[in-house]
Amino acid sequence: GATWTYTGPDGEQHWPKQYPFCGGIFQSPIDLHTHLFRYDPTLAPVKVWNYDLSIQEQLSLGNNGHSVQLSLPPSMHLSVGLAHRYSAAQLHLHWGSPSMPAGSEHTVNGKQFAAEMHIVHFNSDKYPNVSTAAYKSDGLAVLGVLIEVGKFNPGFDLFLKYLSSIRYKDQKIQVPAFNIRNLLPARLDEFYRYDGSLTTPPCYPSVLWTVFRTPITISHGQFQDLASTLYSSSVQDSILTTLNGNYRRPKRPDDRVVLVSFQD
Ligand SMILES: NS(=O)(=O)c1cc(-c2ccccc2)cc(-c2ccccc2)c1
Ligand SMILES: [Zn+2]
Repeated sequence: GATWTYTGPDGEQHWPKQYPFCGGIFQSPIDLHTHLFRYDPTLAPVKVWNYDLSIQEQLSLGNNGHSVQLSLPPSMHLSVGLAHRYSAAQLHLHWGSPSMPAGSEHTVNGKQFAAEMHIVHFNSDKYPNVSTAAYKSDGLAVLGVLIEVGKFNPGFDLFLKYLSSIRYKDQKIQVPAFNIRNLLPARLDEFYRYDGSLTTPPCYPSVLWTVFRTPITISHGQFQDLASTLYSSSVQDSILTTLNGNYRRPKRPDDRVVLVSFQD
């Protein structure tokens, strides 16, 4: 497909020319700020099923030139307290740069976090796979986990330690599966919920976003590994470009409300 980047001539302000939805409505991310919030007592805690993958399973870990992506089996699924089952497809990350450890996509009252993890699920009651679901208004449910620099995170290390094997675009390896629940914050009952889009081209407005209130932490060293190991260039490229700063800036909320599951 066409090339798109986060800065320069193919940067996000140019995305709508090749990907019209990127200039459309219900775009993500947004700044999750207090006066958009509406407390919704009916928001049920997010329940994750079969996240405790067996070490016998193997997952594909790849560098797609825009992020590091871990494939996930559809046996993992969500019930977001809604009518449909959402099965897992992949998880990936967005992060800042070694000198600027601020690279989350969603911000909270203007605060940007060091990084953000997205676990992409698709409505498997209605659609056969994630690609078909991606452009349907009820197609996707993405879990967003905000990431701060702090205590070392053993869960994250289970895939961060392989980054040096996928330095270049389109490289991928098989890694032993692990308990994906360990990548989530302790509390799954406190979250922001709103209707939005893919944060990368083609920006389909097809995502039910659930961003957990509590950030998780990774250590400074883990952040530096994430922000300095990968290239967006392929192995044959003569110029090596480090892959970082891969986050879209917050978009206008338009007249959207952010439902929150907590009152404080
Ligand atoms: N940021 S996101 O969660 O909205 C998202 C990012 C990317 C993405 C794409 C390229 C490079 C890196 C990240 C792909 C998807 C996706 C969702 C459903 C089906 C297919 C793709 C979703
Ligand atoms: Zn993402």
